[in-house]
Amino acid sequence: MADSRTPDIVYTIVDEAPELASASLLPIIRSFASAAGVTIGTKDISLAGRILAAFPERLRDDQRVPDDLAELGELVKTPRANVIKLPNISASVPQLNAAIRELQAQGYDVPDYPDSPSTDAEKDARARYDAIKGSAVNPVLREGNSDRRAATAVKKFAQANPHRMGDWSADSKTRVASMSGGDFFSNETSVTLKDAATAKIVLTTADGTEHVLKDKVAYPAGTVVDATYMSADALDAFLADEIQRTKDEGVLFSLHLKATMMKVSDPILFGHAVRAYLAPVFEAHGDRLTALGVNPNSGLGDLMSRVKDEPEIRAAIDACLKERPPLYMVDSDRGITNLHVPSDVIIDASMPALIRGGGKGWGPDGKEHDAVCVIPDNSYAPVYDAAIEFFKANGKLDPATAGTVQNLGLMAQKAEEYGSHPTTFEIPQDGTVRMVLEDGTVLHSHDVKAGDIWRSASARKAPIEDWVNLAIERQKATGYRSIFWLDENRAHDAELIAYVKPLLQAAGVEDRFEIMAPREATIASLETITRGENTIAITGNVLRDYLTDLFPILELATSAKMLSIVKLMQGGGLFETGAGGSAPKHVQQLQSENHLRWDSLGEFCALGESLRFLADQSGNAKARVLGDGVDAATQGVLDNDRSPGRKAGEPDNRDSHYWFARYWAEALAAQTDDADLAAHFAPVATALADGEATILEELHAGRGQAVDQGGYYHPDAAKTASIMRPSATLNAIIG
Ligand SMILES: NC(=O)C1=CN([C@@H]2O[C@H](COP(=O)(O)OP(=O)(O)OC[C@H]3O[C@@H](n4cnc5c(N)ncnc54)[C@H](OP(=O)(O)O)[C@@H]3O)[C@@H](O)[C@H]2O)C=CC1
Ligand SMILES: O=C(O)CCC(=O)C(=O)O
Ligand SMILES: [Mg+2]
Repeated sequence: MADSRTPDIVYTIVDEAPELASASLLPIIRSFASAAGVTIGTKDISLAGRILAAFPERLRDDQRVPDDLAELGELVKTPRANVIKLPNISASVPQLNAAIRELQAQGYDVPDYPDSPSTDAEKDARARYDAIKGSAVNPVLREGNSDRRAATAVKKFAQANPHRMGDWSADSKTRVASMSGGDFFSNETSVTLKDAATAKIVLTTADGTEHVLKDKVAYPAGTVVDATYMSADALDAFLADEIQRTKDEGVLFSLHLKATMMKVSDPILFGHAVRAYLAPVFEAHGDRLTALGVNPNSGLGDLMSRVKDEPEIRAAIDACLKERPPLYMVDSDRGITNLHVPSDVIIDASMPALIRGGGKGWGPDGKEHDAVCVIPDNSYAPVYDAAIEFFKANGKLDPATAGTVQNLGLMAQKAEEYGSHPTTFEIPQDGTVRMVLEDGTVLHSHDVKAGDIWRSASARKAPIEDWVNLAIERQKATGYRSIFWLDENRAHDAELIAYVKPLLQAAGVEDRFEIMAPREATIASLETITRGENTIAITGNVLRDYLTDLFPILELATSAKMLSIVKLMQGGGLFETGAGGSAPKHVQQLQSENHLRWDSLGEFCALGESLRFLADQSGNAKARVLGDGVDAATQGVLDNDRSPGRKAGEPDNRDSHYWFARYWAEALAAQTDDADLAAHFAPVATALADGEATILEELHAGRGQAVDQGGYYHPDAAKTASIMRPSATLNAIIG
């Protein structure tokens, strides 16, 4: 439930592992903050919360919840915003269906997700669910550009305690496969609008009929507007070819997309791959599969559940899986393949995990193998291709000596591809798509065929300027090698370069920056950090996402430990907790063995920043003392190795929160800036130290056994609290 008055800091209620962690950590934060008069409110941006908020008229009064995401979306446009944002699920259709089923079983009368809506009621439900689907939270809250880097203490810890990296061998067969043409990259056109304008997107078919795909798309002056398309024929030919080549090379076949953030285009690309891999099955049984409601975009998992009573089709699938190259597995123990669920392989996390592992993926035999990594579009695939070739040539990175790659990402106001969903279309008939302004100017024109995916993306002037200024600021603060990852031969990037160069010149700093295409920038950055030096990658939105997993996973083993600051353009602050996601595998482990390996370091880093931001915002000096105490506690967790272990039997997330609370209390008791806070926390620190043995024993009771939260997407709060807060002694001290 949302708090009734505006709190100093808003902490988000989310899903999966981070929400489990919050059940333990948030009471500690609230208790400590209250000593400084700092209030912490919550807003529910979980998948289940967003579904319930979308259908108030179907729910009983006591079941209704406010639209917290909409409220937060307004808050971030104000200078008083101070939000700690944890990762939430960006749902694929199979996840959305599972969440809906769970809520229905709990007695909430939310409608089914209509696969093929025909009635008005179904079309309405579909429109509401489509707004919830995919990455529907982050774009709403990110009213600022992104500054992600490892805090100095975190980077130093990683260098002193290097994680294990898989070995790369020069003859590894692992490679990236991308299209040689016909993709978004090669078809892109881009213009910068001189004046504010409104556009419509029209498909003209062979008989001259005009179909308006979208009307009244408004842009302010200075917006960079791109358009491009992916040819379905070229994609299918490429996939068929790569499946055969992978088979010949004797390695795993894997597909890496971002079906969550690219929620319109990438599920379609995923569906093409499912269809291509199972081509013999679709050829022989296509009509029956259609009759069973199979949609390849939902993946092999959904398909298998629909053909469970069709032995002939199941046999054809088994034969196909034997005949085709072995699939890269998400979970080989449970038979979950790369093509099962579109949200199971998310490129930003999946490619770095494979690269960190020496180019290996898990096969159906439960063993590691080299893999072909299919990334159809060429816009950003060269980053992974270059990284893989770099490690084949030079061997793995050494985290003990490697420098760091920080990131400044153009993200505000739905910048670039991640904001392109309302203007992305699967083309229904052959024809020409034109983007036309009100005065008749044709901005873009592409000849397309049925099945092609056409999209327009845009980036506004104010966010672009803010991003360049942030880059100038960070370069000045660090002196690091600073590279704009922009390709002068790519249409969109050329328009951005036309912004960047004059801004750098006007500031007299053009000699401090380089501009390089993604492939060259990857190589230059890897060379730089291999020498132990640091660099700032100044990138667009997609590379922001990709690089803030890639480099942290290589340097720190995880992107969860990143500092992730969004300086909101209206003056507020959004503090994201790391750069990683909601770690579904961690929930499975908690449920089966009551061990939560989630590391809350990202929450700790965000909390420290948020408290200091509050001090600047409100003049509450105690908030700064609290924030500095958080940093000392974070340092304590690192220095004393109090982060969670991976395996049941080792200390977990709950243990790490006990230590965090203790180090925080000790730091507050020891500081001399605020005597009241020191006096308040001295007995808390003593009680936490005296209670150590009892608290740890209570925290460990029941570890190793299965636990039930009473739900996955909409768990029971009391059950979750009893699992995550099992120490009566700790709870009493926290109060
Ligand atoms: N900001 C946001 O809101 C984001 C949301 N997401 C969402 O998260 C979900 C999962 O995405 P996925 O691509 O699997 O990526 P995740 O980052 O959630 O998971 C990949 C792996 O990273 C490791 N990891 C991530 N966070 C932590 C942590 N705090 N402590 C320890 N290890 C961690 C885990 O490795 P191991 O299993 O080896 O322990 C995990 O399995 C999706 O629904 C996605 O949409 C994804 C990214 C950002
Ligand atoms: O919004 C999402 O789905 C994921 C966001 C993400 O991966 C990121 O910002 O790093
Ligand atoms: Mg990401």
